Amino acid sequence: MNALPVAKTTRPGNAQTGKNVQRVAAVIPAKDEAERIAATVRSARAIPHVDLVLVVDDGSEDETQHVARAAGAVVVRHSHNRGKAAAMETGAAVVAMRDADGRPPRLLMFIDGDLGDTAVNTAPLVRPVREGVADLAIALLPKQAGAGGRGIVVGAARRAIEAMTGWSPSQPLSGMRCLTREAFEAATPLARGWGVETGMTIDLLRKGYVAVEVPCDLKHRASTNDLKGQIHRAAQYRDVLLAVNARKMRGAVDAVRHAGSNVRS
Ligand SMILES: O=c1ccn([C@@H]2O[C@H](COP(=O)(O)OP(=O)(O)O[C@H]3O[C@H](CO)[C@@H](O)[C@H](O)[C@H]3O)[C@@H](O)[C@H]2O)c(=O)[nH]1
Ligand SMILES: O=C(O)[C@H](O)COP(=O)(O)O
Repeated sequence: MNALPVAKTTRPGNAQTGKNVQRVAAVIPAKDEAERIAATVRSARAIPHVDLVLVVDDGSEDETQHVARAAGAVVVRHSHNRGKAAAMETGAAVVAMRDADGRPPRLLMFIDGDLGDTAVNTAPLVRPVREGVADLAIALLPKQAGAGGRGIVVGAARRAIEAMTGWSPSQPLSGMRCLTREAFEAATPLARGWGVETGMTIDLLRKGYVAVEVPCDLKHRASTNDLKGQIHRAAQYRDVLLAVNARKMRGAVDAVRHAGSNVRS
């Protein structure tokens, strides 16, 4: 990649050697992923620069935590299900505890638990962030076999992001994302549940952080068109709207405050 650095995050220094080497933590939120988590963990361990693979078991009722640990992940667990965004926040907090003083904080690479052997193909997300071309790199997935979506949730998220930031992402819900610690902190508190990606993209772009979409050859368990799939999409739609509305409201409150301070000054 020859693009010039444009990211907002302060870089740890040009010479990425010795203590300045920018390491990466793979954070995997996982709810009932016992079937796929071992392959996902093993594959994530092979991503260049990743030296920590952390699985956040979000209150699974299956063997996810044990399988993940046996595959070589560090595992923490929510005793009850709190949703994907909460699992991401827990994961980032645990990584921060393991970041070493005097070294740049690790980049955070969020990976879904159902990617299996394809998790390693998130590797292209690291480079633009490591090289300061972007603060946030989002995976663009190829068309998934058996996917039953009609683009309703995706379209709503895309239009909201575009209206609020001017950027129209191809895959606004994509959860495979690599970002700097500074950008992650700027995006907290995260929007709840399935609104997390939409909220994060809006918040970061509005604060001047730079996002890119990068094609990655990933395969996940796409949601189907049966009742279970429809219920899942309804929950996604609800969470995306909640995230967007909260941000619209915040924007309106900020505008009123700003107008008030202009009147006073
Ligand atoms: O309560 C939950 C539910 C899910 N997960 C995990 O979150 C990830 C994504 O969940 P999945 O069921 O695979 O959702 P998808 O419908 O495939 O989600 C798509 O859309 C979501 C936003 O709606 C994004 O978060 C995902 O990255 C994107 O793949 C998986 O690792 C899950 O195990 C949790 O940690 N807690
Ligand atoms: O299957 C999907 O891509 C998501 O669940 C979103 O659903 P949608 O295609 O109806 O937007």
